[in-house]
Order: sequence, then structure tokens, then C-alpha cells
Amino acid sequence: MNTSILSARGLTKQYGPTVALAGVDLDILPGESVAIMGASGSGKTTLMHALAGIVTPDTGSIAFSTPTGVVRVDQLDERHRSQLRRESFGFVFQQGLLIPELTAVENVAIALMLGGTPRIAAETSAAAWLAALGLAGMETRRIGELSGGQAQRVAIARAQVTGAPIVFADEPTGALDSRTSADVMGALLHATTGQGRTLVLVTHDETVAARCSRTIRLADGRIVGQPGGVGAPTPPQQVATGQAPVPQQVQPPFPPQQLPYQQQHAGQPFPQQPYAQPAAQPYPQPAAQPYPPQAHPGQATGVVPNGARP
Ligand SMILES: Nc1ncnc2c1ncn2[C@@H]1O[C@H](COP(=O)(O)OP(=O)(O)OP(=O)(O)O)[C@@H](O)[C@H]1O
Repeated sequence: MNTSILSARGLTKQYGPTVALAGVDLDILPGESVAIMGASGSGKTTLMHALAGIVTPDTGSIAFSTPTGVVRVDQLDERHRSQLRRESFGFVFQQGLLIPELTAVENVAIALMLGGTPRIAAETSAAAWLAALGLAGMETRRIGELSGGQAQRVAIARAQVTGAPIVFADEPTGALDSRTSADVMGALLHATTGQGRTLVLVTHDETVAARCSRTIRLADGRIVGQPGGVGAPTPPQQVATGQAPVPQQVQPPFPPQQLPYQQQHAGQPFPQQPYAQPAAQPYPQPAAQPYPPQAHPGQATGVVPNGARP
């Protein structure tokens, strides 16, 4: 039985004469943290963007398992891909891509407000996430009034506030010094796999990759085999974050304490937002086309559990 939350088969993508992906098979289990590494131009970002429904592969399939069924990401039209990204995926980029005119709490809350959550409830939830990521008291600062590491924590809060089961991060620590990078990576793991969620990140940094539960390496658009490589994903493991273990739960992310920010909004309940697919507007389900459509020999070659590294 395929228990993957994301399963890609035979992904190819070409930009003119440039082959970005040359046939990628990959299974990602719920609760895993997977680092994608490889030389510049090897296809890391293209792979992550394909998995996240940002770019459409030329060929191949991407199946996203949800509590209500399997979504074929590669077959969605742009509107449904946009809906999927907004509701089911969180994103953290190297520069955070935060809105400088907005405060920290507004930058986080906007992710919920785009989904229809009222402003006060969205900001209350956003403030709880900021506090959980060590930013209590900084809610009303604009992004330019935060350090690079603090801004990345805001980006992590924004990626998580909707309860997205998968977070995609592209060089989330790339612009940070090594100490801040370690702090932000700890916060990212705490907020994702520490809550039973799944993290897929692109990095050039071996120390960042080593903190993930496994690493895949790309070369010329393919996952490359490694000595000792295995053909299947390793079971998810609790990643050390330097903090007390967090019980596996979906939402709320951390106990909703009454923080100073929230006290200003007393009476507003902390929104309970367990992850669930919207029942009213389901994605097209490939009912007649069971996944995977065909057998794929040599699945996920080149997958190396970090614990098994030489
Ligand atoms: N939109 C695009 N148009 C044309 N070529 C592209 C486009 N996106 C990616 N490519 C090319 O596809 C190949 C893979 O790019 P990709 O960004 O996935 O690599 P990467 O491993 O993430 O590189 P880096 O580490 O430098 O970010 C590269 O040769 C790149 O130039």
C-alpha cells in the first residue's frame, strides 16, 4: 500500500533545449523532512515547484494524498492548483517574500484571510504562531524592523498558520549566517515535522540537509544513486530541535496562550483549524484512474536516509 503523502512518477520538464527534470520518481511520507540537494542547475527548484503545483511537468504524475482522496496535482487546472497551494501547502523562500508595508502579524494573518477567516480571528491565530516561533512582542513591527532570522520566522509562521500539511522551503536559510540559520532551521522543523507535518526543502547547505530525516540528490534532472542508497523512504523520525518533544497534533500548533496581543482581542476564540479538504469544492478526483497508473521500477533511487550516510 502506498502511504506517501506525495508521490511523483516519471516527472520530466524541459525549458526549450534545457532538460530540467529527466524522469524523477519520488515518494514522501507524512511527517518526513526531505532535503533536496544537488549542483546549481540540477533541477532542485523545478522539482520542488512541480511537487507544489507551481510548474506543470511535461510528463509524469504527482499524487497528493488527502484525508478525502488522492489529488493528481499534475492534472489540475490553474485555478485548482492555486486553490491547492493556498489551502494545503505552505511556502518559505530564501527572502521570505513578505510584504514590507504590513506588520509581522498582518503578514501571517493574510494567509488565513485569503481563505476567508475574519481579520480578528486571523490575527489572533497569527499572533499565537509568532509567539510559538519566539516573536512575541514583535507582532506590530514591519518587516524592515526585523532581523533576517526574525523575518524568516514570520515566513515560517505564515507557511504554517493555515494548518497546511506540507511546507515547501526553497533555501530557507540561504540568506542567514550559520548561527541564525541553525535557529531558523530548528524553528522550521519544530513548526513542521514537530507537529506531524511534512517538510520538503531545497538547500545547498549540508548542515541544513543533515537535520532532515533524509536527503535526495539531483544531477542533470535525475535523482542520483548513492552507495548504500535505498529504494523506499525511511519512516519519519522526530528531529531534534533543541526543544522539548512536541506531541503530534494538527491544530492548534501550540497551546493557545493568552498573549498580550491576544488579550487586546479578548473574547475571540482561538480558531480551531484541523486540516481538512474543502468539502464544498473538491478537487477533481481521478476516480477512474487509480494511482499509480503503472508500475515504476527502481522507485526513488538515490534516496539516502541521513542516518545511513557514510
Ligand atoms: N523558467 C525557466 N526558463 C528556462 N529555463 C529554466 C527555467 N527554470 C529553470 N530553468 C533551467 O532549468 C535547469 C534547472 O533549473 P533549477 O532552477 O531547477 O535548478 P536548481 O538546481 O534549483 O539550481 P540553483 O541551485 O542554481 O537554484 C537550469 O538549467 C535552469 O536554467
